[in-house]
Amino acid sequence: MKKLLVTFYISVLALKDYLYREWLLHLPLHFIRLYLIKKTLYKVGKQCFFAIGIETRQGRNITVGNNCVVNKRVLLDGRGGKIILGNNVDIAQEVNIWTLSHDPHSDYHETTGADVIIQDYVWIASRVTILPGVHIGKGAVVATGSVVTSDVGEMVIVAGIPAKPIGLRKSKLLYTLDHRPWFR
Ligand SMILES: CC(=O)SCCNC(=O)CCNC(=O)[C@H](O)C(C)(C)COP(=O)(O)OP(=O)(O)OC[C@H]1O[C@@H](n2cnc3c(N)ncnc32)[C@H](O)[C@@H]1OP(=O)(O)O
Ligand SMILES: O=C(O)C1=N[C@H](C(=O)O)CCC1
Repeated sequence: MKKLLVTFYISVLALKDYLYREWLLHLPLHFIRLYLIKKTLYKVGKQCFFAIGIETRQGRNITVGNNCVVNKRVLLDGRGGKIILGNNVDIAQEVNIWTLSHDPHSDYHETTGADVIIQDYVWIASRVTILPGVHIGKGAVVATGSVVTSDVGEMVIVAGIPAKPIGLRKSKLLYTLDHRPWFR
């Protein structure tokens, strides 16, 4: 009987998670998504935008600063450590940010985890993957399709797999992101 109750409880939690991720975070009204995301994450700053279909894991490890844009189908995985986004961070579509991994050499497929820190004015272009433990410095840019395996310095533009510097960003970073469309 006890086993049955535990199974039932786990199923209810899984259903709740599914409804949240696959239905509620796909609602076209941003204010509803923002309300739910604010309840899930540790902290969300002012004037942020979360597009349709983002996925968060262990949201209490995730902090988002002011004026951030998190685009469609972005995954923020807080299971292995903290994810900290500064202010004016722009994350394009289908970016995956991981704090959890496995030790490939472990006999028991053990997990490893580390924080990911992304500082102010970083722009992460579409379909980038960021691995656990990476710190990305203020104003840096990660080009589309890159896999970021190590730290990125301030104002450095990186690209490729693994991401390597391809240049320096010349912008004076005078902008404030305020991108909050209704249906996106
Ligand atoms: C408004 C929006 O929706 S934004 C989100 C959607 N758009 C995107 O995701 C596209 C974003 N754009 C990128 O990612 C671009 O790669 C940028 C803007 C980062 C390129 O930055 P730039 O400094 O202009 O780089 P530039 O084009 O001069 O290329 C420099 C070198 O890096 C290489 N490079 C540029 N981008 C990439 C990339 N994504 N992957 C691998 N190599 C790259 C170039 O081939 C070039 O190599 P070469 O010197 O051997 O010829
Ligand atoms: O219209 C869009 O799409 C935008 N995408 C940016 C991005 O993905 O970096 C943010 C601002 C507008």
